[in-house]
Amino acid sequence: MASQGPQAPLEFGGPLGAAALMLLLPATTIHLLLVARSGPARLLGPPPHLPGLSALWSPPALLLLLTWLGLQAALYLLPARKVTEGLELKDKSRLRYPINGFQALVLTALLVGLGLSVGLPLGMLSDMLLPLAFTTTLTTFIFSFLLYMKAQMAPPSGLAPGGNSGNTIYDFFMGRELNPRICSFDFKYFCELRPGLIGWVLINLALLMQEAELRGSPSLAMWLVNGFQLLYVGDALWHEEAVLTTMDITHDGFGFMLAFGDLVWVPFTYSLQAQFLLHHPQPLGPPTALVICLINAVGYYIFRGANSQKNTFRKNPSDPSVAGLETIPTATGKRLLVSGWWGMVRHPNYLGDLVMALAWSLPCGLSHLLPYFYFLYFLALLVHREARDERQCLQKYGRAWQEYCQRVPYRIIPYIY
Ligand SMILES: NC(=O)C1=CN([C@@H]2O[C@H](COP(=O)(O)OP(=O)(O)OC[C@H]3O[C@@H](n4cnc5c(N)ncnc54)[C@H](OP(=O)(O)O)[C@@H]3O)[C@@H](O)[C@H]2O)C=CC1
Ligand SMILES: CC(C)CCC[C@@H](C)[C@H]1CC=C2C3=C(CC[C@@]21C)[C@@]1(C)CC[C@H](O)C(C)(C)[C@@H]1CC3
Repeated sequence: MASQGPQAPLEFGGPLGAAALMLLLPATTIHLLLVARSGPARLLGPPPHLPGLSALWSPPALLLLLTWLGLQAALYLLPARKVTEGLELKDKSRLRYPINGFQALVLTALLVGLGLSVGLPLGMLSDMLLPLAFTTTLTTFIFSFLLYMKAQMAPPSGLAPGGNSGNTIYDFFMGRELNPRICSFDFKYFCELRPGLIGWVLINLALLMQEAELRGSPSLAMWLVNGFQLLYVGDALWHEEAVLTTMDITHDGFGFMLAFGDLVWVPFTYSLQAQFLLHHPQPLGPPTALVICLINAVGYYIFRGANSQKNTFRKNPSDPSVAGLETIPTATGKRLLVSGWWGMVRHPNYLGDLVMALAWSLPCGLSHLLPYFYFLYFLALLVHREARDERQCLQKYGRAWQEYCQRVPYRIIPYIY
């Protein structure tokens, strides 16, 4: 039996907050899917109708979901161009991870292309989003329960610091085990980057094809949203190794929050702009499109520059591209960057990500708030995430972190926040 981990402060309002989120997040997903296809598309208004069970539950949706998860799991198990080690764990060991996410994306694209050439009706996927999201949510509850049970057998060193409070609801939500695995199959790493992220671009593509079927050709706005988000997903899979140093992999347990986030929230709500555009076509001229492309390019430049600079520095501080940067030594032996991107604000990568989020919504025009949902949610997520990270860094680096905060006073947006 696993023993309780060290007591960490409860997040998200403790058990009550966790219980509320487990109801609220699935309800919000269904609400967004319903509202996006409704005429008024009002983010804050009531949904046009409440769907009955027959609209939510469909065996073909379950079959499609299981086929998709099976395909992505098979692609994960294919030989990888590289196998890399994660950060050192509490018991001083390191786990090994296959780096073949981009390969999975390309192979999925080839399979979908092959399917389309023999008449696969991909556009029909856009009509199945509601039952698919509902089925995936139910599957996620079952999956999280199995993860919770599996954690009972994990050694204490395999437990996450935050998900072992002793309260069942809270721990189910946060996730007890840090890296649940069966043999070499790592469930958290798999879910973080494969079925949800690749599923997101596939849903976008289905919406684009459905728009082409309805209106003769996809709109410029739909092309932009598809292009920007494909770039984001392609980038994440190309730099797959970098995910191993994110808070989700190194700190958070794998429970309902991440499982739902990865498998339901990402594909079904991150594709909201494309869903909105299918039902509410927006005129977009080439000059405006060009400005929006520039905004996305600036956001991507900051996001990629900041993430790559930190990853290179953490992997090899004497790499010529980062060796000249100013740093602060810490008691742990690690150093903190105080010049370059990380001297501008304390989370330059969040800033770039937010600028991109804005560029993804702008093709949908300014008439509705709904397509800006991602930007608003993401702003809240990153402000909360930034506060969590600051707490952890203060604990890790103490005075060195305080000095960093003095020298780089702004968190995400220069001179504002
Ligand atoms: N699209 C989406 O839904 C989401 C996207 N993201 C994106 O994921 C990416 C990763 O984000 P996230 O995992 O939150 O955190 P970060 O990549 O920002 O990593 C934070 C860690 O970086 C290290 N660090 C902080 N400051 C410095 C410094 N000055 N010098 C060197 N190292 C430093 C610290 O770890 P240590 O010192 O231990 O290395 C800190 O814990 C971001 O680009 C974010 O925008 C995140 C969440 C959701
Ligand atoms: C459901 C809740 C409201 C919150 C769930 C949060 C999750 C959706 C996000 C937590 C961290 C994420 C990351 C990415 C996707 C969203 C989640 C899972 C990420 C894979 C997106 C692509 C980026 O390039 C990245 C840096 C690899 C991201 C890592 C964090």
